[in-house]
Amino acid sequence: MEKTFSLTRRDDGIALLTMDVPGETMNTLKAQFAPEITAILQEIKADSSIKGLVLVSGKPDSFVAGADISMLDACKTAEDARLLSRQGHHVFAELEGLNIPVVAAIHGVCLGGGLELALACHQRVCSDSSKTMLGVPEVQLGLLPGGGGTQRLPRLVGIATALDMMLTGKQVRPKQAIKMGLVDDVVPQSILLETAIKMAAAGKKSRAPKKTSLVTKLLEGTGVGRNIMFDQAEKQVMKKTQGNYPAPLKIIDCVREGMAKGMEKGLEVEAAHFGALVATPQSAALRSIFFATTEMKKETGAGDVAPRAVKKAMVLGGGLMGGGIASVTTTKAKVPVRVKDISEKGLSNALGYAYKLLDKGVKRRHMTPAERDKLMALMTTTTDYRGVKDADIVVEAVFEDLNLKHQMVRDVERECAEHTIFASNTSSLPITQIAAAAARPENVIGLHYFSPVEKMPLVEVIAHDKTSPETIATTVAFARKQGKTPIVVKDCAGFYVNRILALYMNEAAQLLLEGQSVEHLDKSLVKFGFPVGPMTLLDEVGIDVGAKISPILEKELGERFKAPAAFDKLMADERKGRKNGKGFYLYGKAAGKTKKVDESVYGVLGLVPGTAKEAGEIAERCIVQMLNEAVRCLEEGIIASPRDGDIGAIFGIGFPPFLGGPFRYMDTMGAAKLVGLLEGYQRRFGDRFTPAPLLKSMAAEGKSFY
Ligand SMILES: C[C@@H](O)CC(=O)SCCNC(=O)CCNC(=O)[C@H](O)C(C)(C)COP(=O)(O)OP(=O)(O)OC[C@H]1O[C@@H](n2cnc3c(N)ncnc32)[C@H](O)[C@@H]1OP(=O)(O)O
Repeated sequence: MEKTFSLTRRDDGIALLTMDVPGETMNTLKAQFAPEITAILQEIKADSSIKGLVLVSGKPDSFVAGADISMLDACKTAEDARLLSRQGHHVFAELEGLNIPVVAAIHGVCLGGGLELALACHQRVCSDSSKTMLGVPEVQLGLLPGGGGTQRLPRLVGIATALDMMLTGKQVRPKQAIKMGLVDDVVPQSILLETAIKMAAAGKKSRAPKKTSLVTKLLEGTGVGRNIMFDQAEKQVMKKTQGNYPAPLKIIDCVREGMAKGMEKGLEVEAAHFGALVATPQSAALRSIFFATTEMKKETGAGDVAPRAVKKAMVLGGGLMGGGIASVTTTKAKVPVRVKDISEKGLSNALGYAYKLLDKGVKRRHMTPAERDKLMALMTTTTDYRGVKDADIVVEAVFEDLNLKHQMVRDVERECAEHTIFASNTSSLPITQIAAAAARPENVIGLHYFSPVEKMPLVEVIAHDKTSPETIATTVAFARKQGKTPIVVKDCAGFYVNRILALYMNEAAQLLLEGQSVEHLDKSLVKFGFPVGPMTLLDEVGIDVGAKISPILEKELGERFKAPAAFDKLMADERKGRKNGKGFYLYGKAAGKTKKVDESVYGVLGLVPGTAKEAGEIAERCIVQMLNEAVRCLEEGIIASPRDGDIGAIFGIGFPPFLGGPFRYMDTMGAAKLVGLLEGYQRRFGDRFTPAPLLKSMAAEGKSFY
């Protein structure tokens, strides 16, 4: 088997240990490396000519991306995974126990077990490259740092900083890393190796104690103080996760035990918790999301058709969506973008949106003011079509008005190049209808973003029958450069995400009209695992947007999409939600500092909240609607696979990731059980709960989606 590690001796006595996993894009830690690395460490121990050791990666722009997640997926039992963790502990202890200085030279991603490997070295130096990121993202996989991270990290950077990193899984940049004491130096990549060699040659540095405030000393330096911290951390975790994710609490327990009973005990607890977490359904679901999104990164959306380069873009409409689309085009894709709006106000909104985003980066010291201004210069504005002849793609983000979109299509075909793609950010109009005005329909496609654009990772790419494969591939590649996860969906009203969301929201509306309070509805779905409840979501998206989309969906897809008539009263009362400060909740001064329901909404709807139903029933009624419609979308080919349906729901509307998405959740529940629930509700509430035919046949045949 090809070697992963190679040891190079230098005349000055400093040896280089290079890690380069053969045939892989990135280094990952695998159990099969243990004998090889153990043998090398023995060789180093036995060679008195070696005075110091520098650990480097053989990959061009990454250090180590963590333990091999496929290896974790292959663990059959919790004990298998616990033993993997203990194996890592022993190897890292061997490295840390070398009596010569060991320095990690880090360039590129250094994550999970990769950072734990670096923590077992005596010192760390990293490059100042934007490609260099350090973190312990295990919690995002439903796991915890199982290579000693829960013990070494708090002892290096302090308990509070370590918990923040481990509980969020966030990655830190070099400047942050040196500030928190995670690395000992940050240098340009060109002198990274020589710096590491000098550090190794200079001998082991006893780490100067981290300068901390009196409060930190009291909290972290005493048992009482630490327990206050841990208890507070647990409360925050429960508030955020509603108890749906076991990993964060286990992380806190590892640190608590290790700090109270010593590192060895802490490592034992870490391995036991790590093993148990690998075996949880939550981690299996989260790992499946990693595999799915990694697989999707390689897909063009149009087979082997190569995308065209997008060297210049244009956005029509400088509103909330247009501003966000233009912002991610400059800040993420780094593509020049020209924003057109009918008013200077719209243009200044787009510019302000981008500037605000970029300035956050300056304030967080992620970029310099000069870098901000350079990116801002990529965005230009116009109230006409000057300067767009060379636009490769035009994204329209104007009102949901078909005639207006037809006008945009004609304008773009007149003013831009023959190859220019017309991408519509419509959230509901069939692309076929928009393309009807096109002389070049092959260039027309849907590119549906979710609000807020800079935060929501999903985009739906909607091809109509005449959309060319090159247009699809180019649009998918453009969205990916914007940092998006695109799913290609078939053209129909509401596409996929808004279609499954609509029935979920309608059921919540029905429950409201049955007398469930706004806050009880929202709390019930947050408890289920959504980031926000349906009423809050409607306020955020806009009650007027929902009112606009519903009749389109009802007309195109059928009676089950009919929104409750009482909701027309909300529009009559000009309740649009957050956007005009009048919705289900209070906004501005009326709200004060807490989130309060606008009780007047009950009067508008002519109802008085009654006896609260069980949160579980509320969630179930809304969820089964979403699940059933997701199956219909699969059956009609709106989504290409259960995988796309899962990723679309998780990244588009925050479907609980720990459930793996609608299709994985249905597999866990079983099609037969879901059919039973739907038929029960159908008997109680009518045909809107009629099970999808595919679901019924799967139930009858005992089939699953994966
Ligand atoms: C011991 C414990 O502490 C347990 C752990 O360490 S758990 C693992 C912790 N690490 C992570 O969660 C990182 C997961 N990886 C990523 O987030 C991303 O891959 C990246 C940010 C490292 C790089 O992203 P990107 O530049 O977009 O590249 P890809 O995602 O396409 O990845 C390139 C290839 O590397 C493979 N890969 C990356 N990380 C892992 C991993 N931890 N395990 C297995 N494979 C990994 C990825 O699958 C790609 O492989 P391909 O063959 O090129 O498709």
